[in-house]
Amino acid sequence: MQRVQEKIVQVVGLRKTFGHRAVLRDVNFEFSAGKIVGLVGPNGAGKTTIMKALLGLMAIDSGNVRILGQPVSVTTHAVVTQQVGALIERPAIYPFLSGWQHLQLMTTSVKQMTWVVRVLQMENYIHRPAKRYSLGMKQKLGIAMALVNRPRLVILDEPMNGLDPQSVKQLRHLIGQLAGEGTTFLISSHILSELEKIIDTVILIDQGQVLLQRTMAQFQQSARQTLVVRTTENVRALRVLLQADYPVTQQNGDLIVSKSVALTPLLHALLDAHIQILKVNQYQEDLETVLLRLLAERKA
Ligand SMILES: Nc1ncnc2c1ncn2[C@@H]1O[C@H](COP(=O)(O)OP(=O)(O)OP(=O)(O)O)[C@@H](O)[C@H]1O
Repeated sequence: MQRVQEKIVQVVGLRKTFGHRAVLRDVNFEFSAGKIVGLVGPNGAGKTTIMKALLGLMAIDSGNVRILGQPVSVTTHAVVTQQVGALIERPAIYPFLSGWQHLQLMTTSVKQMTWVVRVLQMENYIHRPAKRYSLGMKQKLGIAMALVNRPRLVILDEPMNGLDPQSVKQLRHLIGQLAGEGTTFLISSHILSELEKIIDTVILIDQGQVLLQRTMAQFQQSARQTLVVRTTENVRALRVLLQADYPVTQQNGDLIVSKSVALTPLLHALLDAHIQILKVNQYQEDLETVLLRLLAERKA
């Protein structure tokens, strides 16, 4: 018998208003354990509000949230304290405590503290008072506090904020490694080029609603291909390709074919017309381009 994949997060009919402003409007999504899920969307879309509701940090108007099948609300959050690690907005940091003392607030396991300090390469400053930390060091401490207990679910709101490129890379490796060992991640970020390197599922939020939830594999299938061709005779090449019904335009000395087409017949059409080809590049839309296109299509 096939094992049913465990749903680690289930959100049904989530609504939240601040005053008269509906900030979450019937939000529904769920995902299974072991996934790395990206929560993306424009500023003010409702991502942080969703994360706070998931953690039982904020009262909601209606709907329900379950983590590992257990309900979560502002009054019921045992599963959150036992199974979830989170960094929402900025880490709460006491200026006169060291990084190490912050970790001691989270766990009594020296082994786990040593592990997290090592994997996030915080050895040089972990015993200094946190008031002397830079923005990036504080951010790493916040991430360390979210991870130190090795929770089943980790919720990170803009974790790359303030991190240098090397730290971003380290964090990416660490997330991948922990996910391989079964940890589930829900990560919001505006740095889509980074996010797309690690996530396997994307949830797009716009105006307090889930616009779409897709796996990255589904995304890649729907991403448009663009072909860029340069020849010695672009004007004639353009005519040849248009005559052969290719959707082609000319831009900055290149011919742009903005649809997935088979490469070989297109090149044959040019070679048969004795046109010399200087370069051919194939591009696939990245996550950012696809999401911006989807958001623009929605507004149109
Ligand atoms: N405590 C609050 N009181 C009133 N309005 C709020 C409160 N918290 C959030 N909002 C509003 O709710 C909306 C969603 O905010 P939220 O922080 O969830 O967005 P977000 O998607 O995380 O945005 P960003 O990408 O800018 O972080 C925004 O319009 C925000 O102004």
